Amino acid sequence: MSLLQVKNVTHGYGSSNLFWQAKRATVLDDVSLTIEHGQCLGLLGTSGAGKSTLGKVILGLEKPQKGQILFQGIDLYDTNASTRRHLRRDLQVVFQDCYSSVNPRMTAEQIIGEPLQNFESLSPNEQKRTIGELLETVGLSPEDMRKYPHQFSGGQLQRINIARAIALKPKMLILDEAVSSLDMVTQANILTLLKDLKTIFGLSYLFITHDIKAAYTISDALAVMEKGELVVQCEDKTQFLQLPHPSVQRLLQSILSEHPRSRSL
Ligand SMILES: Nc1ncnc2c1ncn2[C@@H]1O[C@H](COP(=O)(O)OP(=O)(O)OP(=O)(O)O)[C@@H](O)[C@H]1O
Repeated sequence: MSLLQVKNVTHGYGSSNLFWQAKRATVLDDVSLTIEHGQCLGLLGTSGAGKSTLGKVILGLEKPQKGQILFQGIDLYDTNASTRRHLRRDLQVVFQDCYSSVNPRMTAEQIIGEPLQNFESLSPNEQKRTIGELLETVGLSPEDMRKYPHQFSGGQLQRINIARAIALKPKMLILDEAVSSLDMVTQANILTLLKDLKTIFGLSYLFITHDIKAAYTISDALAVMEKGELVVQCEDKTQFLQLPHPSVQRLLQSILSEHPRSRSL
């Protein structure tokens, strides 16, 4: 059984009033995709294509007008609250803006400790030890737990966000432009960390991005969204580059025009 199945999801924002509902613009149009255990699917597309909306629908934050989200075989929107809560701990998220993702008045220990406090019953000592281990796992030091967000660089703070996301040992992370605001070197380091975590913990990722290079680096499979529709889905990223589909060609063209001398990924 696939870890995640998105089945024929259609969604639009706006009023729940039936008259206005009929008028609301479609942001997701009959989108279907699957992610297997341990697989990273890179979801590409230009701004406004509907990628983040799909992420929100998968996370249970935006109920789709039509379709199903099956996570570990269970329909997220058609199950009881306790099963949903149980499933949600296996499905975590890291957003682009590492600063607004954390409370500036909380220490790293409190930030990473939040999901542990909500879902686990650890003693204070066990919790501290777990947080120290998580900090080491993401390449920081246990001493960093006393620091506040403003005492970290953007890359370090994104590592804190990743530590919080993996604290409950989830099965899948939604990475929504998670490296997009970082400089090239930091971006490469975080991508290496994410690849390592995927191998160590057998994690699956939905890697949402407009950056084909980043997507190609980390993903096993690649897909492209355009105007709410999933227009390409390719299980093998090496074959993706050969696809004659115009949206793939446009993505490749965007790299060539950015770096005219670099003709490969
Ligand atoms: N909360 C909202 N209310 C109304 N419209 C929204 C909302 N969130 C997104 N939209 C609209 O839905 C469409 C898809 O947005 P979405 O953020 O999902 O696209 P995206 O592919 O992730 O783009 P980006 O990379 O710019 O975030 C856009 O037209 C956007 O304006």
